Amino acid sequence: MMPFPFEISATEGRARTGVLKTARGDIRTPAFMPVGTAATVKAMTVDQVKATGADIILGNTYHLMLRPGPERMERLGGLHKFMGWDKPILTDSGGFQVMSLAGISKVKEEAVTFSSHIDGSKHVLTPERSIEIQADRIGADISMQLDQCVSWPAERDAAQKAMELSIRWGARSKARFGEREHQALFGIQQGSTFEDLRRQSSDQLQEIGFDGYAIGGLAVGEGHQAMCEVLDYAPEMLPADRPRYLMGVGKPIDLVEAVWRGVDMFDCVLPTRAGRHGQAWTWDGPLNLKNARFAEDQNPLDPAIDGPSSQYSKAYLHHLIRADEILGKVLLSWHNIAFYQALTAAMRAAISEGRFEQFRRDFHARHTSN
Ligand SMILES: CNc1nc2cc(C(N)=O)ccc2[nH]1
Repeated sequence: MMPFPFEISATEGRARTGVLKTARGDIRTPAFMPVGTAATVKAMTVDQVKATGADIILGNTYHLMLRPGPERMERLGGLHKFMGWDKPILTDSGGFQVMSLAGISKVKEEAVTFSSHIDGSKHVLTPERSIEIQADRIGADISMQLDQCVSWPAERDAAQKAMELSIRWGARSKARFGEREHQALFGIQQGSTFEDLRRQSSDQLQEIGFDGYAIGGLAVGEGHQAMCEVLDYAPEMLPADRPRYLMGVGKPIDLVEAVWRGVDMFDCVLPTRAGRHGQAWTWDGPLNLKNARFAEDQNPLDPAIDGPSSQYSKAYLHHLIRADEILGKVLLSWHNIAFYQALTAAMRAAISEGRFEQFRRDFHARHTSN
């Protein structure tokens, strides 16, 4: 029995809007998950994250298993209690960050071994250990299978081997997870840019059976166009009645184009990471507030975005970022997360009202003009 009902309330072409009902609350889709890497959405309190309208956040297993550590996290009551976030949390498996952040790492059939980027300590991550950490120690509402994501561009042989290993690890992840009433497990489609490999991956994931399905292996340097070419076929290889989650994506224009092609859930560090460095997203496109042109601009960033940044001038935000003030990082992180939530809310409304095609055209015209 599926633990989390997914109710699609409207569709327009391949786009869908609905609700994923979890034990800790409803997730309105299309949904953007702010990234809370080390038990915090950087520079924001949980109340500020809630105020943006976020229904769910992402936690990174790689970071949390190194610090504070899985067993300590459990002794402290799990991640929700630890950080004071009582809504849903999705955790990734740790696999992607082992490959992108850790020191020397080795991928074998049995496990991934790596050394911590913090103190060089040695660690082993198996599909079973990843599920134990996510579901039993951290207490994630949604856990991700352990998989292997190849970098781009990938040789077909390497992509096939990684996709096949990810299927075997998916089966092991599912076996360890078992059947749970109040937690869910998502599988991850791999296959790089090879349509037949993604088809094989999707078919074999469905034979194993998951509560939701992620599209992995993208946002690894292929660029917007190549990503859209994969999304022209990849989402619809996955079950229509379960959530489809595109990992690590992306810029606002990426979200619009992926929703157009049938994706329901997203996560990306961009709004918070770029925010800390002065980039702000608005309905009229991105602005870099370090730019001298804002030094005396008394207008607010984007009056349409609800949040503290609309009470301050661009000149003040420019000053804060130039001075590397903490408040500048806080205000722009908050603004950008609020913008991503406003974007997904606007897409949900547009799909519900049958005007998403027009929304997409208007967004391109307005957002990519400058
Ligand atoms: C930031 N780009 C990104 N691509 C990703 C791919 C995966 C994956 N498991 O294939 C996970 C996280 C990812 N983040």
